[in-house]
Amino acid sequence: MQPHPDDNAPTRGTLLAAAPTDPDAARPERGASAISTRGLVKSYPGPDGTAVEAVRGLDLDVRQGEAFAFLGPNGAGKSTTISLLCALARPTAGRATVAGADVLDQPDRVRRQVGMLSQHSALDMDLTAEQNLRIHARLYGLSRRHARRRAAETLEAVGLADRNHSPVRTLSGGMRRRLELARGLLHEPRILFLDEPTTGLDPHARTQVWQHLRALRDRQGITLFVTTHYLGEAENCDRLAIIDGGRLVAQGTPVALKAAIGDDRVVLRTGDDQAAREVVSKAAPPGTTTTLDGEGISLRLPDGSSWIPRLCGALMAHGIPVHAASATPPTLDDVFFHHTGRSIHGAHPLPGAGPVGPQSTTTTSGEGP
Ligand SMILES: Nc1ncnc2c1ncn2[C@@H]1O[C@H](COP(=O)(O)OP(=O)(O)OP(=O)(O)O)[C@@H](O)[C@H]1O
Repeated sequence: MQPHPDDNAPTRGTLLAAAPTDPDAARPERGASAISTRGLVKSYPGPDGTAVEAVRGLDLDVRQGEAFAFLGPNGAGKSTTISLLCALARPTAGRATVAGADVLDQPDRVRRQVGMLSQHSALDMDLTAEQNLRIHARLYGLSRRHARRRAAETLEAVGLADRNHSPVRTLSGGMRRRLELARGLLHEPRILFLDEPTTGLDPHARTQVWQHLRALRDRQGITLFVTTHYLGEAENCDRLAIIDGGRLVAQGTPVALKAAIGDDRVVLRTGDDQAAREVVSKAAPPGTTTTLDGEGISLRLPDGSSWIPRLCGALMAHGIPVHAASATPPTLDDVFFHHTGRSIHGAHPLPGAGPVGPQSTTTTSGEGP
């Protein structure tokens, strides 16, 4: 890791510090500020002399010991933000403090406090798990003894102690990801940045990666700053932020962000959705918007499940068969849609991959007369 990488090419490799520990740094209190940005801006030179504003005036606050999810569509500015916060790229404007150090004035100190797990693997497939870690630790300044000790400790922390002598090519995808996590932990960072740490893994491997991440947070108070396309994972974080077009459009706990959306989403599939829409519009409270799409008729109502019998009754009274009816409390996808105008799944098609977290849906179905 070079201390001053090319500003216009954010480094996506795993970040390790030039020195294993920061003598200036006392262990921070859980709940103290881990990341704080004000008006953070990053512009890149674009085509024909224009500028690409990847990050536009970000005000972000993350507390020590939090698991913080950072969501956004492709090209929203997530990786650029991580590069700025890891002092791998210089902000065009604004300030950012990471683990108590200023990214502009104290970039080396920032780099000593953060670890990074990028989207791209840089493991040597022919070396063993332990050799990978020891070489990496030695490359970045740990003594031989310290490197051996940290390799053993971090392998233990990610549940790979029994695979220490296995060549990387013999490890599963999930194990390799955990090995990369171990590598990001070698220098005992306070804050771990993880850029899509579970993309491409099967649900079991994703769950395992998260078990180890949570253990790191719970036992060592490490702050986790995670980009993910899996809303079930974001759901399990303490707080999350949504970035779109370089701007922060929402920030809060999953519960608060969903509560801010308000009403449940009621969806009805009938034998004649066009006619049913008129009936439903009349039966619903005045001013309720109904939409008709491939899913059927949908509308937002408070306590949606209590409305289903009433709406179905009205439809059946008009001789319209009801094939299915569901009421769903606001989901993080609704939150994402509300703030970005698109579904995260549409933004990131993930064939065959579902979220790890629970989905809460009430469904009633039945045939009409
Ligand atoms: N080195 C660069 N030079 C010019 N433009 C860049 C550079 N890096 C990123 N960008 C642009 O900045 C914007 C934000 O990119 P960034 O990679 O931060 O988004 P992202 O949210 O991480 O996307 P993804 O989810 O696809 O990884 C995009 O328009 C991208 O094309």
